Order: sequence, then structure tokens, then C-alpha cells
Amino acid sequence: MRFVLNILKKSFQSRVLNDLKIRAQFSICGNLRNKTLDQNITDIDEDLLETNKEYEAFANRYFGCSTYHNCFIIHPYVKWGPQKVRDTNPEKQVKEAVALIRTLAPWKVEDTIIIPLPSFHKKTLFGAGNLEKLRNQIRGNPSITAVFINIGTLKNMQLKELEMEFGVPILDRYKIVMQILRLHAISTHAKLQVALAELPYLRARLRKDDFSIVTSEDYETRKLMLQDREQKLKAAIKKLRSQRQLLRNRRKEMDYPIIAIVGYTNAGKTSLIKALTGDEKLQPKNYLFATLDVTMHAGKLPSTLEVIYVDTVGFISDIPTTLIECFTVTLEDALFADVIVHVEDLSSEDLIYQRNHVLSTLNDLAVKSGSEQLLDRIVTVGNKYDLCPTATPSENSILVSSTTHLGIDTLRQKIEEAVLKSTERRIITIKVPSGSNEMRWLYKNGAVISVTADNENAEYQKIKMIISKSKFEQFKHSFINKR
Ligand SMILES: Nc1nc2c(ncn2[C@@H]2O[C@H](COP(=O)(O)OP(=O)(O)OP(=O)(O)O)[C@@H](O)[C@H]2O)c(=O)[nH]1
Ligand SMILES: [Mg+2]
Repeated sequence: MRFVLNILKKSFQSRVLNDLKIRAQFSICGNLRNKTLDQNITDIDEDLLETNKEYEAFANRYFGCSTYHNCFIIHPYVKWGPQKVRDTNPEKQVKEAVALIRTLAPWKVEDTIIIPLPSFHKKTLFGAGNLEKLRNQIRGNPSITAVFINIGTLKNMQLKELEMEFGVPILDRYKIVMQILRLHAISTHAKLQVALAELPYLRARLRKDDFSIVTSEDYETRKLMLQDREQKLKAAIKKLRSQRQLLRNRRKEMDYPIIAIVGYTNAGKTSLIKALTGDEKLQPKNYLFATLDVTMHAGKLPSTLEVIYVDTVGFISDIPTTLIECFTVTLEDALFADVIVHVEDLSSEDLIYQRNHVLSTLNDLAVKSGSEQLLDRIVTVGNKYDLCPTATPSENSILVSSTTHLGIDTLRQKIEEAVLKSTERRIITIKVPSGSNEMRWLYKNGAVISVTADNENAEYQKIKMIISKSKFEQFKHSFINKR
């Protein structure tokens, strides 16, 4: 493989063969053992992801990963009106802002402050009194190297004004989330999506009065550079999309039920899959956006039915839709799942807010893609129950602890019920002659739960098994109708 790669690398010179491996880690199941689903994405221009110096210099000015910061966090919030955020409070939102910065370790938080505002529209964001107070506090503390204003996206004018007022770089949620994604993206797939997510932000920052733009030609060149990059990235992602479609078809052909695990970032999705499958290779991490790649993991349900769990990228509130859209390609896997498991973090102070955010995003995605039926296939899980046994979960949710495995067996049972319903599989008991073709056929095309001797006829055996509606029809057609 490496030899082939080298030849291709040489012959394409500035092009590189990027290897996208969507590897299903079929670790514990009999039938699934040793099967992998590998995909190669080829012919991606290396400039897209690595060596375009001009683009890197331009992007680094805005996303600047080169240095780390000691941040002063300002959480502005609107008390009344349409911009008021519901189901949460400023103190909880500040905690999330702190968690975002900690995810960028060694970045640090120097201090935090909450400021009520009448709206987010003002040129300087804050009124004169607050501005003066903040200016004194920030300029008077030399250890503050950046200010993180905890709102989705600041306007150009606000960035410029505040940078002048405070004398340090100004960051918003888009910038911080981008920074995290840039650091955590490992696979080609994730990197491509992150690269595409950067562009709308950069485009909005591209200004004729930028100090680095001397002539209007500079401005046009950069505009074209962004356009060109966007086209190439979109083409590469389109290719990925069709490859993922192929992969989905292949999975469908294999006829293993697919269970997508979704939820707010850090809710414990990866940990839950680890608990459900026993896959020791999975590494849950206590930071936001630990998972940026969709991975597949095999598991067994109580009846012995083999399923594939899909780990997905976590949701987060208050980031622009352009950023979310870049991850919809990964969420498409969730949309094609047979069952969706929505993991909630019971220990989160912002549980209701996170729940509503996940459900409304799923709802939007389902409506957009015309797959509303998906919303009836959600199993809700209250995770981290060990941390807060007194928490009030949402109705019908299954309480579990992915670390102590409390409630995991009950969850497997619930998932099985949901899978049987959504895939029109059912549990049947059927008598077949021992060692017959019928018996072999059933073993091949269903999940056998148990085999017992038939007391009435020693030549027959009773097979209890799970079988899909279509396979059962096939069985009747090939065997029963011919008896
Ligand atoms: N005490 C306790 N901790 C848990 C539980 N489940 C997960 N955690 C911890 O929560 C943190 C996040 O877990 P992950 O499984 O990485 O969460 P995730 O939802 O996959 O996160 P992202 O991929 O970043 O969106 C880790 O430190 C886990 O050890 C649980 O049931 N109890
Ligand atoms: Mg994860």
C-alpha cells in the first residue's frame, strides 16, 4: 500500500493521495469479527489541507493557533426580548465558555464577568459605562492576553472597536470552536469539513480597509483564493458524500441494524458505546469535541442480534449554522440510522437547554432531509447517573452510568425493542428438521437466540430467533410453501 502511495505521490507531484479510512471496529461479534469497511478518498489537492502558505497566513491572522492565551471571558446577555436565551442562565453559560477554553489547554481563564445588555447591536457592543469598567480591568491586568466574548459571531465593526478599546485580540464562539476543531480534527474527512467551516468566517472578515490589503488587487486576489478553495473543498466533500452513501448501502446490504449515538458535546456518547460494546480501544475524554470522526462499533443485543453503533460529533449551542452545516455530512449517518440514541448528561447544570438544542437541531435536520419518521425512533438516555442519582430525567429516559455500567443491560433491552420495531424484525419460534437446509438458511439469515429439542418429534428442533419481515417472507416462499 505504502509503495503504491509513494508512486502516486511522485507522479502527481503537488497532489497527494489522502487516505480516508472509515473503519468499522468490529471487535466483539462473531459474524462481524474481522470485517472492516475501508474507504479511500483519492486525489485531494494537498494545497487544500497543508501547504497553501498564502491561505495559511491569511487564516492564521484570524484563527491564529500559533500562540496560546490567558483569556478574560465576558458573557454578555440580553435580559428581555427576542435575543434573550431561554432555558438557561448566564452563570451556566459562563461555565460552558470556561470549558471551551479549557479544551484548548494550555490556554487559561484569567477571570470571567457577566454583563447584561439591551441588545447585541451596538457598535462597541457595550455602553460607555461598562466599556470604561472593562477597559480599566483588562488594560490594568497585563496577564490577560485575549478577551473571549461569549456570543456566536461578533460583527467586524465590533471586533475592531473592542480590539482598540482593550488592546488585546478579541475572540468569539465561532473563533474558539474553530480553534478547537482545527486542533482535534485528525482524519482527512474531519479536516476537510473544518477547512470548509473556516471560509464563511474568513469571507466575512475580508475587508477593503484591512491593513494588510494595500491595493484593490490584493482584495480581489484574496476573494478569489477563498472562492477557489471553497469550490475545491466542496468537490472533495461531495466525493466523500457519495462514498459515504456507498458505504451506507453496503451496510444496508449486510443488514445489520444501525444505531446512531447523538448528544451534546461531552455528554458521554463515546463512553456509552464503550460500555455497550466493551470496545477497549475507545478513549472518552473530558473535553468538548473529543470526537470529530464518525466511527462504527459492533455490539450485540440481548437476543444475540448484532448491531452497529455509530459514534457522532457532539452538538453545541450558539454557533453559526454555517459551522453546523459542515458537520451535517457526519450527521447524515444519524439520519439513516434505524434507531437514534440521544445521550443526555444528567450531571450538566444546563441539561434542559442542551436537550432542547439537540432536539431542535435533530428536528431541523430531519425536516430538511424529509426523514421526519426518524424522530419517532429516538431512545433517550440519562447518562452519568452515578454523579447525580437525584436528577430528574426526561420522561421515558433510561438512566445509566457509562462508567459504572449501571443500567446498561436495561438500555440494551430497550434498544433491542426499538430496533425490532423500526426494522420490522420479529422474534419467532419455528420447528425445522435437524441439520436441514432450512436450518442452515435460518442460521445464515437471522439471529438465532436458542435451539431446543422438539418434544413431539425427535427429528425436529425448535429455533427461537430474530428475523426481518422480508427474510421471513423469503423463508416461507422457499421452504414452508413447498412443504
Ligand atoms: N462519572 C461519569 N463520567 C462519565 C460518564 N460517561 C462519560 N463520562 C465522562 O465524561 C467525559 C466525556 O465523555 P465522552 O464519552 O468523551 O463524551 P462525548 O459525548 O463522546 O464527548 P465529545 O466526543 O467531545 O462530544 C469523560 O471524561 C468521561 O469519562 C458516566 O456515566 N459517569
Ligand atoms: Mg466522543
